Amino acid sequence: MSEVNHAKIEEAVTMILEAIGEDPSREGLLDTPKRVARMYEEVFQGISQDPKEHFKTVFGEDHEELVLVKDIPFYSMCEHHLVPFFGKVHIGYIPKGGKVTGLSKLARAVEAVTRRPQLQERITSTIADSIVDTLTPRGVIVVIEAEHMCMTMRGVRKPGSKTVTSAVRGAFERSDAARAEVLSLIKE
Ligand SMILES: Nc1nc2c(ncn2[C@@H]2O[C@H](COP(=O)(O)OP(=O)(O)OP(=O)(O)O)[C@@H](O)[C@H]2O)c(=O)[nH]1
Ligand SMILES: [Zn+2]
Repeated sequence: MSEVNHAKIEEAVTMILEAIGEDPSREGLLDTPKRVARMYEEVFQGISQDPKEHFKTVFGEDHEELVLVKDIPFYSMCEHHLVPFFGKVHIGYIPKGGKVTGLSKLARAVEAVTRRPQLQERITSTIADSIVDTLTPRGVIVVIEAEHMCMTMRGVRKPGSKTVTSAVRGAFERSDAARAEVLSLIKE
């Protein structure tokens, strides 16, 4: 279950509030350290999870054509600033040897990989590699579109800018047509 040390987070949040010149004992902030600890437990629950676990659910279905689950929403925390980045994940794969996983398992793997301090590139490649390792499909393509709050509310301050990353494995590496099919389906 939870590996999160609530007492330590509460102590740290109290110290941060003091350090920014706030008064942690004023009414509105009294329960804030506890709330932040509960929030971190929730948003970082992926740290203790292995995305591959979800792909153990396999149906012996003889479908060797594209399966695409698009627009899976995600929220993660950038590991440089610990502020959110969020957007959509699109996952396509071409099964081989009857190894088809449950559609919801793709979204569960997204949760496991995003609910931790992360980089968008690492989320993209970890999802692709987890599918390759467990389902050994003909090909996998993962595309992520995200907005990074460390680029919008602070720093360079470029609201509306989007970062798009992709990871392609197997058939999608070799075939322009296979990639183009997925990219056009994502845009629809
Ligand atoms: N490649 C990559 N970079 C990211 C991601 N999330 C945040 N970053 C970047 O991480 C970089 C950290 O840069 P630093 O120069 O160490 O930190 P900083 O001084 O706060 O940088 P600025 O954001 O430019 O103010 C920034 O350019 C962020 O935009 C991500 O998912 N992938
Ligand atoms: Zn950042």
